[in-house]
Order: sequence, then C-alpha cells, then structure tokens
Amino acid sequence: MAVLLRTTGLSKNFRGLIANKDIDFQLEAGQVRSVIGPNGAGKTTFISMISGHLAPSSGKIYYKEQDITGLPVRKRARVGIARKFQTPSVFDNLTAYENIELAVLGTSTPRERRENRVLEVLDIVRLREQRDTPVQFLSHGQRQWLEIGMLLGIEAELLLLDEPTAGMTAAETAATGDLVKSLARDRNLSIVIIEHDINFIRDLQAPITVLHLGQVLKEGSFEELSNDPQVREVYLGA
Ligand SMILES: Nc1ncnc2c1ncn2[C@@H]1O[C@H](COP(=O)(O)OP(=O)(O)OP(=O)(O)O)[C@@H](O)[C@H]1O
Repeated sequence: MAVLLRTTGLSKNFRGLIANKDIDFQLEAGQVRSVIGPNGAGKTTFISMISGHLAPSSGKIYYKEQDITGLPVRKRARVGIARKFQTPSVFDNLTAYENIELAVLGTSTPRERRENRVLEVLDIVRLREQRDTPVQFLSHGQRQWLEIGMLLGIEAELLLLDEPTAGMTAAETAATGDLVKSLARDRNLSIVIIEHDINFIRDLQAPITVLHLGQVLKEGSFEELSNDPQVREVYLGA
C-alpha cells in the first residue's frame, strides 16, 4: 500500500518544554491509526503539526511523498488533510443538508452533481433522516458525525480526529467506531484518531501508536500493547 503520511524527526518545543520529540510516523492509504497516551503525552501537538495548526520546531512532514512541513492549514486542506476538533464547528442555525452543502460548495463538484454528493455524504454519516433538521436540534453524537461529514464534503483523504467520541453515549460511540472502520474500508480514507476511551480503541482494531513524554513509546496492536509492561505502566496504570 502507498504511504500517505510520513513524519521524520518531528519535534515541538514550547519555550523549553518538549511536547513532541523525534516522532517518526507512517500511515498508509486506507489505514486507521489510533494515537493514545496519558494526558500531556503530546497527542494534540502531534496532530496540530500534521494539520498545520502548529509549526514544528524541527523535523519534516511528507504527504504523498511531498514535503508539506511549511504548508499553511488552508493549503493542507486543499491537498486532502482535514481535522476535526473536539468541539464541532458546524453551523447551528443551518440544516444538516446545508452544512454539508457548504463543504461541497468549496470543491470542484459540478453544480448538477452537488445535491447527490450532499445526500451521499448524509447517508455515509447516517444523517439522511435529519437532512432538514437545524443542527441545533441534533444530538451531540449526530453533530460530531455531521462534522465528519463536512470533512468528507471537502473531499478530505486524511482525517485527523481529536477525541471524536468524547461525551457520546455507548451506542453513539459504537456507531462512531463502525463509521470510522467503514470510511477506511469502503472509501480508502486514512484516519488518525486520538482517543482516551480504551474500549473504543480496542473495538476499532486499528494499529496503535502510544505517545509518552512527547515520544513514541510503542506501536502495535491492542493485544500486543495491552500485554506490554511499559505501556501498562505509563498508560493502562497496571
Ligand atoms: N500552546 C502551548 N503552549 C505551551 N505548552 C503547550 C502548548 N500546547 C501544549 N503544551 C504542552 O505540551 C505538552 C503536550 O500537550 P498536548 O496537548 O499535545 O498533550 P495531549 O497528549 O494531547 O494531552 P491531553 O490528552 O491532555 O489532551 C503538555 O505538557 C502541554 O502542557
């Protein structure tokens, strides 16, 4: 499989504090990767450098083997990298349809195909029934899915999701796991997902990168890592 995203020696210091140190990371097209680690491990910092919201202190970021280290956020979105923050940034007084339509309007989708594309995205994120519902009346989980839909609407290929299941019910969390898996499997999208919910991570069955003190402590499957003494010590509290 083709390597989509690669970082080499990625580091970030905040006035002497080492938030990320020498992170070598690689993700293939159609792959999901969970990034876990204790509070302050550097997960958000890492994602922020990939999305372009933070400039690295040193190191490189390659997307489809192009050096994008210095590319601003907007241009990264144009090459296919999009990020979902913890708080959904959807438009409350617009309907689910109108929100997705706004995302699709920013792409080169021809006018006559726009409606179909919006409906397709609403289907993918399971919000077709809510198409005419103003977003303020959607549940917390539905708002999160709508924002994932916005990323699909702008034709993102690499989705960076920061704690997408925070505040969700158990049923919403399970549905989010199914959605993430299907986006990778059926649409060849690549997804980096930061999560604290260890049951969600287990059920996702994706390779995991464990960050600790800004560095990659280990990478592996849930089964491998949950039996790893170092990981258990720093993260699982065993
Ligand atoms: N803008 C900033 N200025 C100064 N220090 C920062 C900044 N952003 C993050 N840090 C520090 O960098 C370290 C890594 O933070 P980061 O938010 O990346 O960790 P995290 O793993 O995402 O944590 P959490 O799970 O709590 O969200 C922390 O010590 C944090 O206090």
